[in-house]
Order: sequence, then structure tokens, then C-alpha cells
Amino acid sequence: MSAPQLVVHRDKELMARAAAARLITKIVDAQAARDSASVVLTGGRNGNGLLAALAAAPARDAVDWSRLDLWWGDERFLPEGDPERNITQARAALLDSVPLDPARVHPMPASDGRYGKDADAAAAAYAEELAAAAGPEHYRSAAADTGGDVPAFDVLMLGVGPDTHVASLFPELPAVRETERTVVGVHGAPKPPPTRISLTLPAIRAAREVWLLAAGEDKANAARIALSGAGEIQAPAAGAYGRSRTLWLLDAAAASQLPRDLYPPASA
Ligand SMILES: O=C(O)[C@H](O)[C@@H](O)[C@H](O)[C@H](O)COP(=O)(O)O
Repeated sequence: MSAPQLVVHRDKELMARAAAARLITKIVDAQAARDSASVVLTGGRNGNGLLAALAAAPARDAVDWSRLDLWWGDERFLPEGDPERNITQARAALLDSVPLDPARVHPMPASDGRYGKDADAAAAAYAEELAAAAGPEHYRSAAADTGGDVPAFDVLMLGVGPDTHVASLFPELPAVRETERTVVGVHGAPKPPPTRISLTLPAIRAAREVWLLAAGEDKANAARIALSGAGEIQAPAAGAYGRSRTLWLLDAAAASQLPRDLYPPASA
């Protein structure tokens, strides 16, 4: 498990712009090294703020958008096109502005799709899609069968909730306790809507790098709890780490309750 690195930026806007620049460079390097890149997106204000900053970034088109695989860490289980769906918001923030290969964009199923209202069946289908995309060099989850395989994501991004949830893994609920399956249906989520689909911690931990995005005063307590040794069941963000890197990207407000020796001075 890679010890978390922290980078603290002056404010939410600068954090989004700096994280977007960081993501561009990561994708460009991955595409140079392995001909393609694989990124997992997150919903929420910080996640969408990063995508909007990326859309406006001067270096945006250094990325070969046709060789980028996009997955989701979680999705609100709503009808296709619902404004509350993470992919709907991601499309508005960035995806509709760049020349992605549609075959390489992997939305989680909607609640009016082929699985109907069955979030668990939709989650299982996404797990199969992940397994099918995983090559031999990719990660094998704890599960012995191929159903537990996921691609070796270059970067998996996660917004952090005020209660320390990441993706749709909420404290103490069943999904955060999952150790075998890579994708699960979530029911009774405290953050609306109540029904969701989410990667599990084993799938999150398959990523080469996990980036946690936390900006705003309302995330200060969550950051303190998650970075102070809390358990992953009580604080799911504490269980979100990458195989080679775990990076917390915060603004000064979200870092305001952290011990000062935990991170370098805020960026300019
Ligand atoms: O479906 C969602 O809502 C997100 O995937 C969720 O995990 C989000 O990232 C956090 O709740 C932080 O959201 P904010 O950045 O809006 O605080």
C-alpha cells in the first residue's frame, strides 16, 4: 500500500486547474509509454470541476483523445440522460468537447436500460465489461475467477464526501465491506439518489494511481479522519489507495484540520 502523498493548493479553482494539468501529463505519458491510457472518472463538484478545468486547459489537446479509455468509479442509477447522472455532468463539463472514441467510453448502465431497475444486475454487467477489458498484464482481484479482473487503470479519481465516502462506498454500508466483487449495486445511499452502482475497494485498489479530490471547508473533517488512521469501513476514503501511488489533492480549506507536518506549504 502506497503511503498517501498530499498536495495542497490555495483554493478550489487552483486545485482544479492544477489537477487538470497533472491529469493531462499523466495521460500523455501513459500514451507515450503504452499507446493508450485508462482513466476512471468520479462524480461530484470537485470531479466535474477538474473536468471543466481540463476542457479549458491550454495543453488539453496534447492528449490523443482517441486513445483514452474512460470508466466510472460510480454512477447514480437513474434514467439515461438524467441531469443528475455522473456521465451527463461529465459530458457537459468535458466529454462532449473532445474527440473521444465512443467505443472506449464505458458508462455504467442507466436505470432505463437493458437491466431495468435491477442495479445489482447492472453492476454485475459492468464488472463483466471490466473483466473483458482486462488483459493478462492487468490486475487480478482477490476473486479467483476472471469476474474479478479489472484493467490496470492509470489514474482512478475519487471525490471525497463530507462523511469520507468515495465513489458510492458509504461508511458502514455493505458496499464498502465487499472484498470479492469489483462492482456492486448500492441501495439506501445517504447521498441522493439512494440507488447507485459503484466500484468496490478491491477494484479501486487495482489502479496504478488513486487521486482523491477534496476541496472546501466541508471536507476538512473528512480529510482529517481519513488521513489519521481511521479504518476503511468507518472511513472509506482511508481504504482508497493505488498500487504505486495514492495522491490527495486538496485546497487549503479542506486541509485546514490536518496536522501541519502532514503536507508541504500550500502551493502558490
Ligand atoms: O456520485 C457522486 O456523488 C460522486 O461520485 C461522489 O462520490 C462524490 O465524488 C462525492 O460525494 C464528493 O462530491 P462533491 O465533490 O460534490 O463534494
